[in-house]
Amino acid sequence: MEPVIEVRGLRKAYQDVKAVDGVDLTVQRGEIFALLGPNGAGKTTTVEILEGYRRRDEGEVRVLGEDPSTAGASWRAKTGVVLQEATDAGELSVKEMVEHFACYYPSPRNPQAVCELVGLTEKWGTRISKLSGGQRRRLDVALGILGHPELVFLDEPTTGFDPKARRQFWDLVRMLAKEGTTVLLTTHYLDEAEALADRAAVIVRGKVVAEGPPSELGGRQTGRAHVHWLEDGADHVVETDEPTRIVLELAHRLGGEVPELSIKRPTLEDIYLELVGTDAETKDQKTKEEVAA
Ligand SMILES: Nc1ncnc2c1ncn2[C@@H]1O[C@H](COP(=O)(O)OP(=O)(O)OP(=O)(O)O)[C@@H](O)[C@H]1O
Repeated sequence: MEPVIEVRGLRKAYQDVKAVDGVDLTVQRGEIFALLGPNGAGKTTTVEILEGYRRRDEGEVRVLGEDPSTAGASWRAKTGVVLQEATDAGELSVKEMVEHFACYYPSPRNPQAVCELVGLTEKWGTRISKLSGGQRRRLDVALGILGHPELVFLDEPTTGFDPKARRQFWDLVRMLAKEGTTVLLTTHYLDEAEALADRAAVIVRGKVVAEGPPSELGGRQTGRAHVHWLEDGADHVVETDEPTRIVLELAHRLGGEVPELSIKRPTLEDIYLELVGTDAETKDQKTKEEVAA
């Protein structure tokens, strides 16, 4: 089966800033794929090229079997987009906005059902200008999935969501994926990537530096484990490739239960920070200032 997204050698520069510098990506149907990376890494530029909103300089791009830069209205109707910026405030109510947008699609979801999915039922008659930031973001998500898209682009979708709304949103994304919708998600929340993504790619300065299931990213699964325990009233920690052997030895030596035993592998955040390096943000800021100058 043809992948839903296939990208080879993608490049895009703004003046002398190489925003995307040779990206390869493949996303299969029904996958939730997360793009991770620091501010200015090139995620939004990549996603906008895939959405057909931005022209590339070089590279092969196929999305739902077509080149987004030339694809027409029927292709667009198969994609759903939730952009970073919230929907413009207006005098329209949620109902009016969602019903209005539904008219653009050949087979839209039921507007009221979509509002229920994103937790906006109580705001059905409320003017958009009166919604909170998080509620407005939910409206963005509602509009993004309204057209029953085969592929949804979610660019930092849960920014401004309270913890409960995030969990509800995660359930919604899982439901979409279960229905066969492919999801390309950019997020700065590593727990979100870990909870949702089948696979993730980390982009740093326009290049993919790691790719794989979040549990395996950057060699996480095979990363050295920290075994911690309490012995003779003191904390002990060893870093090891063989935690099972250490635990067996400890159990034998201590004659049974090992007090306060824990085994920790590197978290996704540990791996991510290692991959992006501590100077990524500083360098990015410099790049932006240079462009402005
Ligand atoms: N329209 C533009 N004109 C000039 N430079 C741009 C433009 N859009 C983005 N850039 C630059 O391209 C680089 C990549 O930006 P991009 O928005 O793709 O990053 P990002 O990974 O999405 O960042 P964030 O996490 O902050 O959203 C940055 O250095 C940015 O300053």
